[in-house]
Amino acid sequence: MIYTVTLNPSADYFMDVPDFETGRTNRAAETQVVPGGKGINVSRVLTRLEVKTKAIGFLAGFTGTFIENTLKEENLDTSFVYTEGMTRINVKLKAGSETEINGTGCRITDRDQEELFGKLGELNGNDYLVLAGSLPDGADKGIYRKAVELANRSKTKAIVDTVGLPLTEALKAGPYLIKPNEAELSDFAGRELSGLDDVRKAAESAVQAGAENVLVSLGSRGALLVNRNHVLSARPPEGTLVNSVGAGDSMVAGFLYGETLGLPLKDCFAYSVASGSATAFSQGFCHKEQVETLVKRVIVKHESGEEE
Ligand SMILES: Nc1ncnc2c1ncn2[C@@H]1O[C@H](COP(=O)(O)OP(=O)(O)OP(=O)(O)O)[C@@H](O)[C@H]1O
Ligand SMILES: O=P(O)(O)OC[C@@]1(O)O[C@H](CO)[C@@H](O)[C@@H]1O
Repeated sequence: MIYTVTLNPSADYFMDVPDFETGRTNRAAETQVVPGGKGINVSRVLTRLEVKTKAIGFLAGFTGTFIENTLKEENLDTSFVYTEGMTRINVKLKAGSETEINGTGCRITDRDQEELFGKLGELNGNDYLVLAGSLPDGADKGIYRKAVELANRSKTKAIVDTVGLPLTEALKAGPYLIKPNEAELSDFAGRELSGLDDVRKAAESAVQAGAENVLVSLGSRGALLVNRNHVLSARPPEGTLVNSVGAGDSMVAGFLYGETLGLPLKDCFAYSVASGSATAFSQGFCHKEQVETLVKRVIVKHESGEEE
């Protein structure tokens, strides 16, 4: 089973505003509200890839109810802790380029966090635990580190996709995989990253800091996978960008899909990039057939230059 934890879910409000201008009233050409949050997105893509998953996290208010009901309609298995307040609304504005405005979440208490950890009590060695996204107000900055420690005790592989202090704390516990994008890796390294070589060096420092695998997503430039033994790069398939929201989460799901099939690391990596690109080329999230088609067009290379 792949458990995903989304501490700060969102109702993602997509607005297509072709002639957007600041300082005036704009009218959207199209709008859509969908359940969001990084772990939830991972569970959604895993469900489409026919992998068993359960989405865990905090929800509150009418947006929380909307999220849970919609996920049930999508056949997602869920187990949320309900808290005070209201789950946030994140605005995803498409106006030529994509702009995201993420709201503040609801405030959680120590008791809420204890209840959430109670849901993680049944992990075993065949499970994966995905910890993804920002922390809501009131959350312990070491909450992902504690969750990784819990996972390690039962030999569950922990995946962390977050930034800042929660990430540096989580690294201390030695997660199986982290998935920063270039900006997040630059934040971790504390410097601007210029070029692929620099990205590789920063990823290697994340390995030194405790990550077993570092999967760096690089948008249309593909991705890099770094661990103690390998540096792999992947060129994504060509296609038209429709929506990049959730492309990074789809990568995590694609990687785990490969793992559940028992594939070698480079093939998990290829599935990861194919799933990210399939979502980037879609309105919404990728589907299994698309991923299976695109994976054949992903080119994985060892740093030595040898092609897979
Ligand atoms: N324009 C594109 N063409 C092809 N593939 C793309 C494109 N944009 C994204 N991808 C694929 O999706 C993956 C993830 O993209 P990106 O680096 O934008 O993730 P991210 O910033 O973590 O996204 P998010 O946080 O919104 O989920 C890339 O590694 C690549 O495989
Ligand atoms: O504010 P966070 O938790 O970092 O990111 C939240 C978010 O931007 O991530 C997902 C895409 O990856 C969206 O569904 C959601 O709105």
